[in-house]
Amino acid sequence: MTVFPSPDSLATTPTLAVLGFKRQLVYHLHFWAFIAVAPLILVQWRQDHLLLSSFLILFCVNALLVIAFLRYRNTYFLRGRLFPLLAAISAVYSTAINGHVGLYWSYPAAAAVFFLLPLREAIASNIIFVATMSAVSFFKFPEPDFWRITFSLGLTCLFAMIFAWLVGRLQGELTRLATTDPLTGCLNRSQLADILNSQIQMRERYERVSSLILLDLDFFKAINDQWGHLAGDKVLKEMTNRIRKRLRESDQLFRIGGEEFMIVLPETRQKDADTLADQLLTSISSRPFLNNIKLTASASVAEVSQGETWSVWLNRADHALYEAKSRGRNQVVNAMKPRTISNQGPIADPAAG
Ligand SMILES: Nc1nc2c(ncn2[C@@H]2O[C@H](COP(=O)(O)OP(=O)(O)OP(=O)(O)O)[C@@H](O)[C@H]2O)c(=O)[nH]1
Repeated sequence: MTVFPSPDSLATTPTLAVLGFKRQLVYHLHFWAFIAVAPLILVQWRQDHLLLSSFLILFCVNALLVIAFLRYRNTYFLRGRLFPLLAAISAVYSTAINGHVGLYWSYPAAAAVFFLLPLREAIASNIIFVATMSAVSFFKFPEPDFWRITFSLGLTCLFAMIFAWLVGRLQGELTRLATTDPLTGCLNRSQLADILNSQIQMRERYERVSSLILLDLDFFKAINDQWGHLAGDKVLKEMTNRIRKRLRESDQLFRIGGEEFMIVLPETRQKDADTLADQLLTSISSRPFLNNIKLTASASVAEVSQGETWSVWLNRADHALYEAKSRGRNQVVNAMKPRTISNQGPIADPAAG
């Protein structure tokens, strides 16, 4: 089920911004389709086209339900499946009984489908729609009209498909740019809360335990000072590649600060995350970067605990990383359990501001 963000608040992440855009699109298409189609119910009723009138009533009821669900529940009623179905049935049937008067409605219906359904589904349903409209036109209109209708409707679908496809690609590209760090290609902080929260939900609902690793290069400032910022950038890129080689597909790598990285490890216990963190530090310290820059890193490991928020989880890892630095760097420190850490004094919740 698609859950859209509330329209009253500004999007706080790129993903929410895209969902907000889709919400507006779905909302406006159903609203204006309702305004356009509702009067036709009466028109067709008066002409004794009761079946067509009934289809149009169903179409309008569906439009109202979609609007109401979006407004009051922030969900997409039946994922918009009824719109193309009812629009296609109404347009085909109306063309069959009313001729050109019905045909004109098939153009906006075909175009709208590309903005309401996923692209593949929209293509499949429009191929069926154009084929059915062609068949009806073949029997209903003279042959030259049949060809004109088939080509013009096909062309409308093609243009709408290209436009919807390009908008979808643009959305994907903008989301990628907004969620990743341009230097290393790692995820940036924009998704951090969402991804940690999803791991917490897995822990709460299914007892699936995740861990996170914080990893920070040691004395990176000295690298910049000695070799220059450009060399520092190359080191960061090479380090990202070394980390990636050790990760699983499901692990997620974030760059959360200049030379600080976070790795989220789904379904991984503290002990296994600790082993991985050790291996990562070895892969950093064992071989020089750019052939002659020697580096070490410090790391911390924290398994998610029952009932903690993402910020407390991250804060525990942060404390442990600080500990690794103060113990002399180039080592892994395991985060303490929440109760142990709270005995040492209150921890500020970064999410609380
Ligand atoms: N080249 C490069 N340097 C960066 C980037 N982002 C942050 N830095 C540098 O990273 C350095 C971080 O310095 P510090 O925070 O003092 O940390 P450190 O020198 O690694 O020391 P410890 O973390 O305490 O071991 C600073 O010199 C930043 O300018 C970046 O994108 N590229």
